[in-house]
Amino acid sequence: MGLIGGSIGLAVRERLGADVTGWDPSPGVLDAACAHGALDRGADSIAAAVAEAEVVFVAAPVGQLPATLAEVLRAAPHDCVVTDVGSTKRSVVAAIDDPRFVGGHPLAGAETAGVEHARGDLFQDAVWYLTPTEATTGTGFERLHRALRGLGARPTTIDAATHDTMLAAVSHLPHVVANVLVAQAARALEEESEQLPATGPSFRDATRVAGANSAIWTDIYLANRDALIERIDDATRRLAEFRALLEAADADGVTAWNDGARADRQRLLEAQLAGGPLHELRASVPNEPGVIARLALELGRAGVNITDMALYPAPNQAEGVVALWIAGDEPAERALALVEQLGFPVAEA
Ligand SMILES: NC(=O)c1ccc[n+]([C@@H]2O[C@H](COP(=O)([O-])OP(=O)(O)OC[C@H]3O[C@@H](n4cnc5c(N)ncnc54)[C@H](O)[C@@H]3O)[C@@H](O)[C@H]2O)c1
Ligand SMILES: O=C(O)C(=O)C[C@]1(C(=O)O)C=C[C@@H](O)C=C1
Repeated sequence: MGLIGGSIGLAVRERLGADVTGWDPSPGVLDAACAHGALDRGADSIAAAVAEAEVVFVAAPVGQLPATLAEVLRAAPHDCVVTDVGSTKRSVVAAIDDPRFVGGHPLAGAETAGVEHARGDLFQDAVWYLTPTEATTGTGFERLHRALRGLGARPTTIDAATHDTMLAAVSHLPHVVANVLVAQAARALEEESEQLPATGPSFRDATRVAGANSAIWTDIYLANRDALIERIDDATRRLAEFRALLEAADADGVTAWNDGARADRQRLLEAQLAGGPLHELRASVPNEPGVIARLALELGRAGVNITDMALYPAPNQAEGVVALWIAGDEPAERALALVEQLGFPVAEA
């Protein structure tokens, strides 16, 4: 029930009208969470907290997730869906093989810690990664997807390894670089001969997350150390390339390097804004474990995001229809082809 657990508590109470029970091992946190409006009540054990739950969010530091999730799954009802919010996904997904579990990670947060900083609108318009596996049930996945949409988030399916590789580049390395930047500037405080640096807006923007909450970041760095080391090596190479341009006083090279960065940033921004008209696709699928996860992962791998989804089981329970809403003409066409390739009859509604 820290920053993220507290923000989920606030959001599900405010937006979904949910009744929320929480648990946290740190003294005083549950009282603070109730006072902040993030909980209806605290429980004195994990088992008591999850006994009647429909959805459980585990928002502990990454290193604590496998053991905490295992304890949750021992006590959670058989038809409950259990997820986590950890910033890295491989270690958790490898450790938990339960049909009720779907790994998750909201791409939203802050450099602060604790329920006192929690906000009910934290997840509005935020990508929320989900990492279902072959073991995940379709009904659990759909319930979680619906709840996250209700929080204003954009659930996006991805496999755990791709997630960790990408997050090393867009979250973990930026935190490392922010730490390096403040360390370099603060050196002046120790060397009396140097003038104290005045920091402008660019420095503040680039270092907002420097020294963010060690209670979670040590675990994040270590859980993703192989991918992060690769990103650090790549960043070091890029710095060396730029250093060489400077040493050679190569003005054209420096301009091209800087223009390249602007073009890269523009492409990244445009990719985030990709949208378009909504298409509803209806696929007939057998009612088997892993089918919905397979569909969602296949589309996720192809870069097609499922804006919304619904399951309609047939009366015989042996099969059903899954409705997928996809934004944009081209992504919807690709989705149709991919679902067909998986062998499921599909048509646009
Ligand atoms: N802060 C962010 O920007 C951000 C964003 C997305 C995901 N996350 C992930 O969310 C999780 C929580 O991060 P946070 O920012 O809320 O940190 P936080 O420090 O604000 O809260 C963590 C909470 O977990 C509790 N805790 C510690 N060990 C526990 C255990 N074994 N079982 C249950 N609870 C335990 C702590 O008492 C604390 O209240 C982490 O896995 C982190 O990687 C963080
Ligand atoms: O906004 C911030 O302060 C964050 O650090 C949030 C941020 C990020 O790097 O974007 C940090 C870790 C999480 O796993 C997800 C989001």
